[in-house]
Amino acid sequence: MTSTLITNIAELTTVDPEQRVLTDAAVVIDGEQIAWVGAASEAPAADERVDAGARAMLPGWVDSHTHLVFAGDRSAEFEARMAGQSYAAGGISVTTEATRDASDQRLRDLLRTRVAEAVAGGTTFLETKTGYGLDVEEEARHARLAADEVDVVTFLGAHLVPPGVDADEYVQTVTGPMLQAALPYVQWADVFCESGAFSEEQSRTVLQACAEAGLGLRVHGNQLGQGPGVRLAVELGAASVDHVNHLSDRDVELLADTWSGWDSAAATGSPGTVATCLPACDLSTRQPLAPGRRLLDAGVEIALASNCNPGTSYTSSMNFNVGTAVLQMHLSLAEALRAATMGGAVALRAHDSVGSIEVGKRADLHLLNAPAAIHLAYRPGMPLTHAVWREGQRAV
Ligand SMILES: N=CN[C@@H](CCC(=O)O)C(=O)O
Ligand SMILES: [Zn+2]
Repeated sequence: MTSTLITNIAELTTVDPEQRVLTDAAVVIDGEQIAWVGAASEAPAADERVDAGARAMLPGWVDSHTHLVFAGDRSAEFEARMAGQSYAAGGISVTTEATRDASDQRLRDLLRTRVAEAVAGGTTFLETKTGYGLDVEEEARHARLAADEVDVVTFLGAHLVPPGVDADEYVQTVTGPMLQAALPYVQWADVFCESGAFSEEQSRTVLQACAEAGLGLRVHGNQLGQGPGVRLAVELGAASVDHVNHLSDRDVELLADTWSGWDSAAATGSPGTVATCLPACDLSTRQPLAPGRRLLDAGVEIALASNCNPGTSYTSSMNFNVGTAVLQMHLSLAEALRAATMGGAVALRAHDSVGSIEVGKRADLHLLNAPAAIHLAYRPGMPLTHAVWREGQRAV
């Protein structure tokens, strides 16, 4: 196994239990893992040596919410929205039509391109969902293709009731043959619990069936208005509830209560329901930005994710989401960095292996073309990803 010393790191944000930000630092990678972290002057020798050029290093982004298995785009829908139309769940079926027409090879190529784009922007651990198939065969096909390309796959058969199909019959399909067909390829289940998609009762039925099948749970909730999503996620012990744009005080309290057995700094104990904020999506749908500041102040662990999909957020740029969280959601830089690394890792229950720069963790590293990470917000939109290591391999 080859070891690599990366030295001359101007600023190293570790997201470790002490939340250390080291200056003039170094990291040693051994195979796929981080073997050493500390002052450059004390670094051990290694087989290879990389000069970071006095740049800033962070853990690779953990993008815990994407929908990358799709064909076509919805730029006309987006343009109409910018002219004043509202977002509605029904647009999902436009993507379903385009995706059903795409061959395996075409979808695989699209997926690989999207994963490569995400990695080129500093993402090193990636979740993606099914949800544009909406029949048994297609949902299973999307799950199978996704499982080959990303770290974690979520079954989202309950994304939309396909036009012309009876909702109760569709829920039976999702909880029966569709779930069984997707099961070999997925670790998580999700449901779009929103008006125009699935009701509280339908969502509960889907999530309970998926939990019984051994899947972890997540929920798309409270995106377009106040609703039952957060309540349901907490009731069923979901690992995350995503979107969270419209929250009552009670929703925030319910989420906060799930974190009573958790040591946030150390990322140990019993994790609760992460509130995943999706700022690029909020801007693209003209929804109020998720109240990340309010959630953090209440003691809720939050994640920042890209929600890359053709309907509401056609970007996988975590740099953009982090910059926006600082500029517009009033998160400190440290809070935003944590939410986009450890926060996503906790949402995916992968925090023992990714989300921070610590000895023994996966060597997922993001070197910025800047001397300090605050440049992500200070220089928004600039190409700030200089180099990326994913599982110890130089990816960018
Ligand atoms: N909100 C539900 N699902 C996706 C959007 C799907 C679409 O409109 O294509 C989301 O997370 O925003
Ligand atoms: Zn989504």
